[in-house]
Amino acid sequence: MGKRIVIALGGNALGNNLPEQMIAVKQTSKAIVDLIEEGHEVVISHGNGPQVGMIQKAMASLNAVDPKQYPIPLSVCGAMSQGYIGYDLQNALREELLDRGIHKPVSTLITQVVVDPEDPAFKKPTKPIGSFMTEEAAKKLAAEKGYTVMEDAGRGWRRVVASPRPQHIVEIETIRTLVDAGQVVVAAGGGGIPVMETEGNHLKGVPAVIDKDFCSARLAESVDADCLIILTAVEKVAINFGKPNQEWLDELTPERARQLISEGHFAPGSMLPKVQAALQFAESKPERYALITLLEKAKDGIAGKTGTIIR
Ligand SMILES: Nc1ncnc2c1ncn2[C@@H]1O[C@H](COP(=O)(O)OP(=O)(O)O)[C@@H](O)[C@H]1O
Ligand SMILES: NC(=O)OP(=O)(O)O
Repeated sequence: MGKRIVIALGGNALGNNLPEQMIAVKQTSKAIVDLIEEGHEVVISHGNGPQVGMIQKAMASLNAVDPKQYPIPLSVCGAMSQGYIGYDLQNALREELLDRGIHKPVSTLITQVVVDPEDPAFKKPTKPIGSFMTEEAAKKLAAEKGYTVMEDAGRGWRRVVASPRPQHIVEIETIRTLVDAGQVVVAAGGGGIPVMETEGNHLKGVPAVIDKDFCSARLAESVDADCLIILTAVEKVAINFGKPNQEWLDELTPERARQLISEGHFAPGSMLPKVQAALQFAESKPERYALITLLEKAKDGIAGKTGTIIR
């Protein structure tokens, strides 16, 4: 029977730049349409770390050329990243659906997510954005621009920004209406545009980037999904990752996941938020489960043939 699935797309589903994204979304759409073809309802979310960093850099350089230009806030860069990624994704999905004779409307929803202005994350930036740099280049950038920079899970240095937890998806009723109507919707891209509630009804953009895995868990709970699939660059979650005694995991109970988290098996900023998000969703109702696997293995994963299941 068809399930309602929230699919969270990682960096490898989108590539790191414009030409890479155009190619990557074609493969991504095939994996997603495989699930639609099997009768599942899907809501798609995605990351935006490289893209929001690229957009912010471009906007800052505009400002450097013409100081009269009003500086573009990071929240607006987040909105631009949703539009730009959604544009490519919805077109690739539309084409793949039509090629297989499936008539289903596809849209991207600009999605805002309320965060707590008192979230401790504002005092300690942890979310890597933009491209990788050498340590030397990163420290130079930090000194010039006042940015915080950090080594990102053994892959190089990047700028880091605040990443508050998502509290509430503002456009959730629209997302539910679209999925209930059998439509395909790309929503909460880049973890959503972080906003805070102010006096009256005004929502104010916040300079931050929400983690897309945490937001996807919140989205999956809010649309009452059966399953959250986090698609990334590894087929399974491992313990002792990258060490000679590395062991791939097929299934994790919440208790075991918590134990492995406390033992430090999952790198912060890469696998840790995925396991935490999967755990949050799997624990939200007994029948719900989360799956972490490779993009190309989504169909096998949902059939129970691969990936790491958290339930
Ligand atoms: N314990 C672990 N098991 C599997 N992969 C891990 C683990 N710890 C860190 N990783 C790394 O985390 C990566 C996924 O994180 P990341 O690349 O940030 O995700 P995203 O797909 O959302 O862009 C994997 O490709 C792998 O290199
Ligand atoms: N917003 C976000 O989590 O992006 P990445 O998955 O690209 O880091």
